[in-house]
Amino acid sequence: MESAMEEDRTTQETAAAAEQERPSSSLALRSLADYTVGDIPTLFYVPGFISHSEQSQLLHNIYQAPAPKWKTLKNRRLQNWGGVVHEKGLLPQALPSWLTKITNRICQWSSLFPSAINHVLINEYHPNQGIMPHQDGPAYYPVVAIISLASPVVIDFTPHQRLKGKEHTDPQSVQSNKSQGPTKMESNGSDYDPHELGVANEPDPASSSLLLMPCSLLIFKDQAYTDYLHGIQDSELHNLDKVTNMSLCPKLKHLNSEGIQGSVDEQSGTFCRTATRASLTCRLVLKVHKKLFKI
Ligand SMILES: O=C(O)CCC(=O)C(=O)O
Ligand SMILES: [Fe+2]
Repeated sequence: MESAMEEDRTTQETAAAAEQERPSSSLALRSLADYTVGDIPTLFYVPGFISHSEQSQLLHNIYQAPAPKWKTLKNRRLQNWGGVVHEKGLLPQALPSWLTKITNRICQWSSLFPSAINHVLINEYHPNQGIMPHQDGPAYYPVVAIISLASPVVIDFTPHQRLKGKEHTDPQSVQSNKSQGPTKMESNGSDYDPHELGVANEPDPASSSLLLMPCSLLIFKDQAYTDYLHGIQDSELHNLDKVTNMSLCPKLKHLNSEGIQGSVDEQSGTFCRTATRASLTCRLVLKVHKKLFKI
């Protein structure tokens, strides 16, 4: 771990620090390709995609939502915006302007979405909560944009070649007409068994983790979307050993002076989460239903 922290003290760090501070409008000057991280070519990390005041506004709006807007799951709670996602498409509901302000910027800047993002899932995680390794469902266009708010967290990408051909769906947002309950994967929850998914005891050369700092944007698409599971461990301690974007997270060393809660233990190479994190998972459902039911 020490060496990872050493590596972090590079000129890249200075550039990253400037990056963190620059107004997000200057993102227009750089393209998505400048933000690839790690060995997975379709994984992008953009620090400081939104400003601190935009983060505050988002958090304000999230916590202004009426209590019934929250759906509580075993390991997190969530708000669903944009309508109900079914396996066969979206029963749409317009996104509020406080969300389209961000989703339109993601679309315009990345040029990765063929039409406007129409669905946002807001997840909230306490420090001991996470999301089990999963693949997002087939209803979505295979580009995911995630804005992180309030607390750093480590997200893990694990290859799942052997899952190909097996059924797996986004556990929290795809509802089937047959079952409104949790999917098989979700019911595993934190008891997720890698043996069952066929990824245990395999050399894992391409598995990769990213530290997601508040105000950052993560984008994953194509191969990173289809060939990897992504998940966040439901533990207060997150291991930084496999994190491939440490040099893009200079604030990690000055968390408290940056107003970010949590602490790094350089000896053990861990980040200790102490604050609640929220995230916006922004996606596009291409098939949109105009009517709820045919009579
Ligand atoms: O909170 C995150 O960063 C991940 C959320 C996620 O994977 C999802 O909503 O499908
Ligand atoms: Fe996901």
